[in-house]
Amino acid sequence: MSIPKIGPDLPCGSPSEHSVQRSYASSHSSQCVVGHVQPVVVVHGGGAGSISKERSERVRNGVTKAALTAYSILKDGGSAIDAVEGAVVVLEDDPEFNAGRGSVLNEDGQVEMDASIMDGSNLNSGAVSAVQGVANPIRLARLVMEKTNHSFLTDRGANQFAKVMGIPETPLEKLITERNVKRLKKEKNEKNPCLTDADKNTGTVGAVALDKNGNLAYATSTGGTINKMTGRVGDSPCVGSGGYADNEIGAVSTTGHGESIIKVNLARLAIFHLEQGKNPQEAADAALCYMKTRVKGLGGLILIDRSGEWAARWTSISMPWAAVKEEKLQSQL
Ligand SMILES: NC(=O)C[C@H](N)C(=O)O
Repeated sequence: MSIPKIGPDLPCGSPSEHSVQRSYASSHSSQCVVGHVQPVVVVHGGGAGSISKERSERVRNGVTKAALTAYSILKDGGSAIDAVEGAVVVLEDDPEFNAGRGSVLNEDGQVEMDASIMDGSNLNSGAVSAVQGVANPIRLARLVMEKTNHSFLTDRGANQFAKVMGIPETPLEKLITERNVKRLKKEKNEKNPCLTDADKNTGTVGAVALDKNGNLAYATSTGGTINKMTGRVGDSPCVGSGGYADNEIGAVSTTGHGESIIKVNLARLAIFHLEQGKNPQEAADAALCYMKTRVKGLGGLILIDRSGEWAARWTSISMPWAAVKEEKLQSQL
């Protein structure tokens, strides 16, 4: 089944659009009895422009592999936090996505990565920003959450912490892909480089999961935006913007134009709408519409509520996603 998106030109709140969304959400019911919860995972491969035919299969394979990896962790009794970390590691290792190995390059041709993770059972979170030479920033973010008294490490401190944790340094050449070298060159030659264009700043990855014990978690990881200033930090490592998870409400991971996402705290805004009684699709659309109308920002998000209802919604041209629930895999580019 294909899920309708809010096209960038559709007025937010268009009644016909919303009625389709609601009927999709209500057709997926699940129970929420602790100890008997059906595990659910949703992953995204970033708000994107149109994906070329040549890349489409690789992108679909990437998101489905990540979702299936996370689902098998959940089926084996693994936690939501293990599942979202596992999914994001798969996507960070895949050069098709703007995270880990496929990260876009900053104005100096360097890779600086941001990531965050949150455990909805206790609201603990961990984040890193502008981190270099690390293959899997999401693992480092989790270590910040579990091994320090802090929730966010940046730049030099994050790299030092990676060394202390025994994470081997990954040489820059391993993180830089030919595609991203070309993209940076193109962006630098552009007459009107437009960093606010969400469709150029694509490929961030994220996951949300609900485990058998009713725990929710999110993870988000990115190389940020092409040709960004050195030291620029986006929304992805910022809890409330790049994601949020609370067992009592839901879990969200976002993608899109970071500076817009930060302004509206997109993830927490979607969670707020869930708290107010909207279903996941309505909550996602309300948050994305607010960002679009209020600050002209485009993006997307994946969301699971505490009963396992989920939604994948976007205002960018596309947002590859995959989800598994009740053994059924769904995906869309
Ligand atoms: N593609 C993205 O989602 C980019 C990311 N949100 C950032 O602005 O850093």
